[in-house]
Amino acid sequence: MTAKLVVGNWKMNGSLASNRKLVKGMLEDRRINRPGVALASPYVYLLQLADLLQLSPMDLGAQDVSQFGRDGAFTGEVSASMLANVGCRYVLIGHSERRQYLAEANEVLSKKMENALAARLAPVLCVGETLAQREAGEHLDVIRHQLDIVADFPSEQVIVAYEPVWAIGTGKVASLAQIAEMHECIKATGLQRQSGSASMRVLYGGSVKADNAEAILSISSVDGALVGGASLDVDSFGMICQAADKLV
Ligand SMILES: O=C[C@H](O)COP(=O)(O)O
Repeated sequence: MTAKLVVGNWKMNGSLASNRKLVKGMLEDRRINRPGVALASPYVYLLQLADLLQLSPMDLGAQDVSQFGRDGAFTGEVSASMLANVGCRYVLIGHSERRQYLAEANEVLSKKMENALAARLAPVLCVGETLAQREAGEHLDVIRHQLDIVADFPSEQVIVAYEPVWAIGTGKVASLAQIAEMHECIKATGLQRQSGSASMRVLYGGSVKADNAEAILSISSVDGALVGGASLDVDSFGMICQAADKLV
């Protein structure tokens, strides 16, 4: 069985001092300091983390990437090649918070996916429905629409993170049945639309914690976890990483 990937998304959190303390704790924790674990920090801390992780098998990730595919007059943007240059392996694309606050949609996200793959980064396309869409029974159609852009890319190169918006930061984790249904929908949609011999890897995100990680990661269609709040605490993140490692 392929190892379950665990990505810690720090979101807009951190400082040089607190990052040093947090990453030092992670490096000293054998549950975390191993292959198959990645940290996605704000852009400004990527070089610091690259330095702190230089002797570690942990990977570096970014939380976004520019839609523009070449360097130049794009003030404030960060290109995929720049992320690769500082040592990123993964890049989150289309996180629901960016869809909500910055109106990111498929056209721009497809460009970001293309740029990430061109720079040999592994894109993690975030998809998920709102509570209103779920209550209206629209959740499967919403996800299928968000997955329209994966048709352009081979399944082996794309990772998807299913993150029900109503479970992010709320403590209201999706039920195991809901997670299984959505992951199977995502994998089936990918197989219908993509080239490639295998289905996409699909991570779950949305209030993954130490006390629910093993049950969630035990679902066969869950290939890992995208962890927000709990990735800012060494022991919580360590428990999640340990749960993922046990299931290999
Ligand atoms: O990227 C992470 C997801 O937004 C989940 O965040 P959370 O674990 O704080 O609910």
